[in-house]
Amino acid sequence: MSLLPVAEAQARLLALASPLDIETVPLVAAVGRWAAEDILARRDQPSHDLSAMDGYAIRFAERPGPWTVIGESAAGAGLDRALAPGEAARIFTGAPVPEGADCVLVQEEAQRDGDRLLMTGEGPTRIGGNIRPKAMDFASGASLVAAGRRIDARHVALAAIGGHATVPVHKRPRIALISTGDELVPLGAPTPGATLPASNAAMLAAMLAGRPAIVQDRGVLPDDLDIIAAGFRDAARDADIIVTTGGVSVGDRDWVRPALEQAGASLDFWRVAMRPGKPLLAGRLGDAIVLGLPGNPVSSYVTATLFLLPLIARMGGAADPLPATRTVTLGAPLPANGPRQDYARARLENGRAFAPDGQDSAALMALAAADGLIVRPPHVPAAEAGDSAEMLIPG
Ligand SMILES: Nc1nc2c(c(=O)[nH]1)N[C@H]1C(S)=C(S)[C@@H](COP(=O)(O)OP(=O)(O)OC[C@H]3O[C@@H](n4cnc5c(N)ncnc54)[C@H](O)[C@@H]3O)O[C@H]1N2
Ligand code: MOO
Repeated sequence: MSLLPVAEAQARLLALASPLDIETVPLVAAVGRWAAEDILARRDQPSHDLSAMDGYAIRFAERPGPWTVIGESAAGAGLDRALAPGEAARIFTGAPVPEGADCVLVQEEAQRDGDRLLMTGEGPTRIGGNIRPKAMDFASGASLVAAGRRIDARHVALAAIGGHATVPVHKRPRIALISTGDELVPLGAPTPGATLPASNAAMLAAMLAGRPAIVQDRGVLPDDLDIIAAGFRDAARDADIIVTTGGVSVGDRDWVRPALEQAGASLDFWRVAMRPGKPLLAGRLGDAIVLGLPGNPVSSYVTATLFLLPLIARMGGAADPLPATRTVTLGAPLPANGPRQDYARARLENGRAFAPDGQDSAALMALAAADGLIVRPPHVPAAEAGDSAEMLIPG
């Protein structure tokens, strides 16, 4: 089987999935999820012409006064009648502008003596001055948050002021994490011989924290075909996505692919033209999508960034599930690239990107020090300092 280009592999994985069922949740619980439908305004904002300042509602043509102050308009209330010629109303920020007034005189530019009011400063410069007109922000029926948009605090504010307390979103996928490898021990346990802590599942759970996913860590399975196959069958009963790490390469003890076959899964692709992450595998077992990530910790991180997070976004109804890149300027030369798309761990210093030597897919120190990944397509020639490159900055 030849290596699949990254974009093709991503497209094939996303095509295996579709957005999950819709549920309605309180606005704040929707943060980090994607609107399942267009969220339409249920009211005009503002609902009336409102004062933008504390001062007096007046008629522009009557400047500089004098006016007779006949009452007060406070936020949420208003004045009980229209202003007649020569009349003004005390008004506060956010209060409805009374009928008959067409601008607001700020109180710093006014002199008040009992109910008599005079303009002393320059005053409003135009009709409508210091007034926020009705529906200035949006009118009832306007689309506040488009379906497929990721909801953040700004959208919560917008939907809330538009009259919503809840929002429709797609259900969160249930994700089963399975680590494979005889050499792995639980976090914090002694590491006799050449054993090591099973860090990948913790890293993946951390990547999913704060994202719309229900994560279940199913622990470490030994390098045993039957046990891994049984683990797959078991996980497929209640997971939307099964993520394995390790055992997906070509070694005699790499059982993930044969175990999937034994469990009755259909393999969609195996081996992608990327570095790190080449042995990535995707398939389907019953209703679950299976993603086999390579065991090398950096390979696991990069493939989770490029495949697992977009898959979650796709199931969550994201309009644009793939991670964005941005153009950066290289601070140092990079060698010509080979046949695999490269994701070089890189730091940003004074706006320039540096990818140090030592890009080993087991080197977590370099990953942890990086600001992002410089993406280099297959076969690009050597690059100089000052050249542009695309960089993926995980969010
Ligand atoms: N002859 C070939 N050998 C390898 C190839 C190849 O094409 N031909 N591909 C290499 C590439 S690229 C990668 S990436 C690795 C991935 O192999 P596996 O996915 O089978 O991973 P393992 O062999 O099980 O483990 C690799 C490495 O990572 C450590 N590991 C595994 N799981 C964890 C975990 N949960 N937490 C922390 N560390 C973990 C494991 O101990 C190994 O050191 O294959 C190359 N080989
Ligand atoms: O491609 Mo592997 O992912 O070298 O590390």
